[in-house]
Amino acid sequence: MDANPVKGTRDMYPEDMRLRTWLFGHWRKVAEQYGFEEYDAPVLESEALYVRKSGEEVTQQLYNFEDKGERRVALRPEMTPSLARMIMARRNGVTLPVKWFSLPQCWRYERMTRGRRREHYQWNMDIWGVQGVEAEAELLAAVVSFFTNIGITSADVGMKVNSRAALGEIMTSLGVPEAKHAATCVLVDKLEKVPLDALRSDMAALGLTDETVTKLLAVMESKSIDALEAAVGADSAAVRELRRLFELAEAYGYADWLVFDASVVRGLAYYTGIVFEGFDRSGALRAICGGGRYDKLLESFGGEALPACGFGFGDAVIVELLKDRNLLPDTTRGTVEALVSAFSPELQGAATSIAAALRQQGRSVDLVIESRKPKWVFKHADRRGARFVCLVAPQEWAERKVNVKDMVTGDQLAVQRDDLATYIAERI
Ligand SMILES: Nc1ccc(Br)nc1
Repeated sequence: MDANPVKGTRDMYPEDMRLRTWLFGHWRKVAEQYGFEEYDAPVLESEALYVRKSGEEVTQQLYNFEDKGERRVALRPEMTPSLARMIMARRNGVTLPVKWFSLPQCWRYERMTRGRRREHYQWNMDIWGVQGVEAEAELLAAVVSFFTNIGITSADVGMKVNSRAALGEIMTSLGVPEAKHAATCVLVDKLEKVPLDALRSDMAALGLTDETVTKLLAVMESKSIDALEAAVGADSAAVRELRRLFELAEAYGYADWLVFDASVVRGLAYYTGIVFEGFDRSGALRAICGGGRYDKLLESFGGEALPACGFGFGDAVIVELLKDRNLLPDTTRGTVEALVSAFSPELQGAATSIAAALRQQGRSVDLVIESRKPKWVFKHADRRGARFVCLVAPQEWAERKVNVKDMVTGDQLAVQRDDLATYIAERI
């Protein structure tokens, strides 16, 4: 039997789970601070949710198969389509605006050429039913709050912001039909990563001439919103939205985190407006998080139009960033509060009653189940990070006392059994 997990997947041992619980805890804390409600959906979805034919990596790397009922299904590569499906399913039953969050595990079947993972956890925050960029401003505020809470500053990380709507205005002026705008953005996003000639067939399929692509790329080099406005024209709705977003950022107090970057398009076909991504200013890492507006996704599922925007925040790059900044929490030990052990087998019952009493008072207790010598017990307390070691020994137990050692202060004394819970509660 191969003891390793399936290729591209990870086992989470206790020390790994402590880091994941820490990260999820910060994500949840911000989501709740911003009044978002948690939702979830099955990891297994109909493959049809992801068939978008826009050349996106996420749809070309589906972890898909046919189940025993001959259904075409897939492990979700992202959460947004599941959310859209849930909104559509309850269309008139949800109160707008919807502000929901989730911490799903998402999957891709990437050829292991680059030894990359095939699953990750991705914090999702979405707002449905708000047309204005106030929604994007609130989402960006949540991302900044998260970074700030874990010790990351705007000197470490920025949020690149752009508008696909501006690109759309330019594509229209260049004669690119609207039906091809999404796929063109996906292609342009790939241009950042692969050489132009590798995408020529995609460009030809979209009817994009070299000249069109060259013009698009030139506009994407605009160094300011004013420069973008010069390219798209003074009455651009997209430019107005960008300016409004930066005004709101000033009001929130996180404008120093934002960087206008006309080259950001993101790789998902369904974005229609503002797009953004978190980046590390040292340039060492891939995008930390990303998101944007996707007003047409519900229509693409056959539902009525409903404005929406959101972001995804994966669990991989952020850990690399925290490592680089020496901001990872110490997760070598857990947080068990007390270790209880019997000095000899005949005192095991007494030790069990001590552990039960402490647990009833809400304490976390690791009860040493087989009788162990004190040397092992104290070493184990150190391994577990236990604050108090409670040893039930014959002499003291004869007076209904328990030997307690505080592993932080070093205090060691015999405490009446009935006072033990209070003794610990006063010091924990
Ligand atoms: N979409 C997606 C899924 C899984 C991983 Br790992 N990365 C991206």
